[in-house]
Amino acid sequence: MHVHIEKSKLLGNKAIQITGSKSESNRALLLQALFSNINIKNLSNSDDTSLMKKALASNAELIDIHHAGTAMRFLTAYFAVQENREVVLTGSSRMKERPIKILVDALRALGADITYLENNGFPPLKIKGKQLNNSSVELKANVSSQYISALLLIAPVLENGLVLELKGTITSVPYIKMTLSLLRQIGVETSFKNKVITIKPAKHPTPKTTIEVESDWSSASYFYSVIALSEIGAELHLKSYKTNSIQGDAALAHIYEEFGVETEYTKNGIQLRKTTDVLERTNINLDLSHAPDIAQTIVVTAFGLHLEANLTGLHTLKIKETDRLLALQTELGKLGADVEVTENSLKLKASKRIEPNIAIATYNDHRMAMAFAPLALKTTITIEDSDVVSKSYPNFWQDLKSLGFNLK
Ligand SMILES: O=C(O)C1=C[C@@H](OP(=O)(O)O)[C@@H](O)[C@H](O)C1
Ligand SMILES: C=C(OP(=O)(O)O)C(=O)O
Repeated sequence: MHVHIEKSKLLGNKAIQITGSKSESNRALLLQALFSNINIKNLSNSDDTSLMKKALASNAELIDIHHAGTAMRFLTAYFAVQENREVVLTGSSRMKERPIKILVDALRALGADITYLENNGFPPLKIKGKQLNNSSVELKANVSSQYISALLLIAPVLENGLVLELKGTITSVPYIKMTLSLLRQIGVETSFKNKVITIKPAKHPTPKTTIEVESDWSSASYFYSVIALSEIGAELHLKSYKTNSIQGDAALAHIYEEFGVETEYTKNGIQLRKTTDVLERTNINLDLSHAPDIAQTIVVTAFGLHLEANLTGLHTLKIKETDRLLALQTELGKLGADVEVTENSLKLKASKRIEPNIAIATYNDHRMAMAFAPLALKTTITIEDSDVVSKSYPNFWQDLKSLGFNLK
């Protein structure tokens, strides 16, 4: 299915309820499976969270988590500690290209029994659950923080807890801190000092805890882009956001000031307001190693506003749902942009115009579809395979339509 969007205009002051954070939801589900005394509120309705929930409830020998990276990594650790259970964990063809060796090596060092069924270092995996007897391990921290979060999530049920020594530059740090914060919420003792993370064992943490999932900040980025690409005075309310977020992508509130968008925290959310026009000679210079998921949104916003952008810290983008650096270069190129990419950076030159009536390919990547859609405020555009959005945000197109986007 493709979505064709005629050049659109934002309707007056509106409100949207975005689904719960998929990162928080998938952590909360895993913790709930380990410690049954956990309630979850505002769980994400994303495919990745449904897949995680289904996998945790299943007794099957073969579990397929499709494109869900967090589910693949977190469940590898989870099944490694499920004694007397043997599972084959697999995913989509893209998942079979997303590396998992660093996590598997660390789990093996702790005592896990995991074998590769196709290519060394990649899913599918055969996991024979057992008690893990070691309690300290080191791992490379510059490839994906999901390996680290996976280990931290199972750490409280290890006999002696876990001491994790992180090597090299640590990437996507806020996601590690999110995991630690959720562990602390359920009463687990944690510390993170000088690249060493310590988790104390806790067989039965607190009597009863409710984890209230905040709405998804990465999904909010598309509406930041909508407001940035609108005229001064444009406003939008996003519900269920808080000032003390545990999601790193809450950095959007600060980042989008550069695009003339102001964020006001209200009682139950955020009010976005376009307050200033951005001068075309503005350069957007950002290191996104702590917020990789909003890179696509930011580049497209900058392009829509005819700005130059220099983004660094993008080394993880090549191993996500698609090679996001290549996908951005190709699709922005169709719209007339001049984009240079390296292994870890992207440079967008300021462009004078936006080519109309272009069909944007999405490469099985939800964020390609959602990042490009706001450009319909500037020109007519088609988004191919638009149902990819369900990976994180199934209601995206309905919500966009409710704002006045002219979807066909
Ligand atoms: O732990 C998480 O919930 C996530 C961590 C990040 O991955 P990396 O650490 O691989 O960059 C992020 O891109 C992903 O969408 C979600
Ligand atoms: C990278 C992402 O997800 P995952 O790694 O969990 O597949 C994402 O949602 O942008």
